[in-house]
Amino acid sequence: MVPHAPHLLAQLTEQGSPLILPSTTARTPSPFFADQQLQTPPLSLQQQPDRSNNNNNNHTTLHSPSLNTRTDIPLSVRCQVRTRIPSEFGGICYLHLYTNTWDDEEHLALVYGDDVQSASLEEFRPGDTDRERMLRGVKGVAAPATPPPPAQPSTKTVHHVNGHHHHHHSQQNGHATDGDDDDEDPTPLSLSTPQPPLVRIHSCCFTGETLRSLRCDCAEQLEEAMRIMAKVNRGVVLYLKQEGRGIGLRDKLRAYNLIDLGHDTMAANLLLGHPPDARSYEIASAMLRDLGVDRVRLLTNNPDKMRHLQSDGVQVVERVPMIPASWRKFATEIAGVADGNDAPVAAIDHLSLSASSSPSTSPLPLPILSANGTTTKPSAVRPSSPANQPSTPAAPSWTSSRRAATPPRAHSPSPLSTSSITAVRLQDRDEYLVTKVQRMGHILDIPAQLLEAVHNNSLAAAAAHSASASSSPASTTPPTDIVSAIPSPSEPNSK
Ligand SMILES: Nc1nc2c(ncn2[C@@H]2O[C@H](COP(=O)(O)OP(=O)(O)OP(=O)(O)O)[C@@H](O)[C@H]2O)c(=O)[nH]1
Repeated sequence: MVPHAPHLLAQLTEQGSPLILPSTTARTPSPFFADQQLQTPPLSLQQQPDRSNNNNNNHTTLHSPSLNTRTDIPLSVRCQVRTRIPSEFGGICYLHLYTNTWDDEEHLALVYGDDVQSASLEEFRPGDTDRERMLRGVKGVAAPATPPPPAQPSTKTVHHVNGHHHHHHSQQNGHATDGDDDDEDPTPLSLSTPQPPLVRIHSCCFTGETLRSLRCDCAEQLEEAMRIMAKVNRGVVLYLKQEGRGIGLRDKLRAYNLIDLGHDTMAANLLLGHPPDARSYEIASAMLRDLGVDRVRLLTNNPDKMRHLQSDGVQVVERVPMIPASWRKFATEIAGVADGNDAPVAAIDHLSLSASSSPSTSPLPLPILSANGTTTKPSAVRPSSPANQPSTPAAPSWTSSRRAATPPRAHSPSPLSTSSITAVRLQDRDEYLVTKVQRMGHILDIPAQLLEAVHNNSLAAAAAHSASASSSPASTTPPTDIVSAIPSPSEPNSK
């Protein structure tokens, strides 16, 4: 049962949508540190943050098979290995693999640049040898075979503030903060560095990253983050094993089947008995602290992530937006097509202006929006020639199982003009992104063309539903107002 939305679920089930219980997966407790004893305790978050003011986040991790969190014990993270990964996205990153006391997942950090390093990786462990430290990926393993004496100067300290272990470097902005003038061993987190590093918190997505699914934009976001950080050779991508916004792969796939019946991603999660977003970020915050990063420039459109980090004591000094590649390209692609220039394939596919070259990425045909507001079946379009854009009204048969989107919410107007394009097809990924913006408070402008397509899609689906409802009262088609039964999340607090 979703703790924060029982009334919504009641509404949904009253309207004929069965509440589907989440699949449960028995997990064995984390074998955290079973193989070794700590010489010093790892960095910890010893208190659960109070998020009582966060309407969007009163989730429980109990629903999540991928987060077998054990909140009765303090959260500790430990970097077990670090290695160099040259990537085709550019540059070299250092992949850090973490274990923790809360779940049995191996969460990852991709670190660009030399100014960030893991305290728990570097610290000496019982029985540490040069070989062990080399295998672990400790930098410059000219380390003594025995742990250094306690008096040896350290560039980093861990101390406990308000129930949290905080990890600090000895200097900030070139000035020593602890009165220790010993600069013989300058900390790698160069405190002459003007800005906190870019950080991306990414949740894994098997379908997007491995299968290159077009239902979401996860892969492109990961790649984009890696490209940006490689370019400036600085930054951290945290790669968290919380598939499907924390509900696990199995239920994410079940959610997809609900989406194909006409629900949006948020309603699908609720119908499966999950919160809209079941993720948590305490482990991410602890990993950042272990890396010595307590101020970040966060690459995200998701205000939830900012709130979570802040409440865990990681200061988000700036939000850097992630514009979906397919949306970012709108202007140039439209211009390219209009001018008859070579437009990127993806552009042509996205805009359905090319000849029938683009296979449908949806199990069902999606509506094509014409400039005059009419819709038609995609197969009827002669995309290579905008002059041939069809104007026949939509037949209801293909819309009957598409969802009825909520009316578009006003967003800052796109600089693009709809006059430059005559038709836009709403694809699976667009619907996913629009849902994130309209239903889940993500901070992103929807291109005007897509907004119009969403609106028309909504109208067409509503018409189709009422037609099918009058002809077949026992229809299993989800009610068109099911999405509107779920209130919109609070307005994004744009920065
Ligand atoms: N439940 C559910 N999860 C999905 C669906 N599509 C993608 N996901 C998951 O959503 C997550 C996307 O997370 P992120 O990459 O952190 O992006 P985000 O939370 O949208 O926020 P940004 O930081 O703005 O990108 C991944 O774990 C995907 O597996 C879906 O339809 N349903």
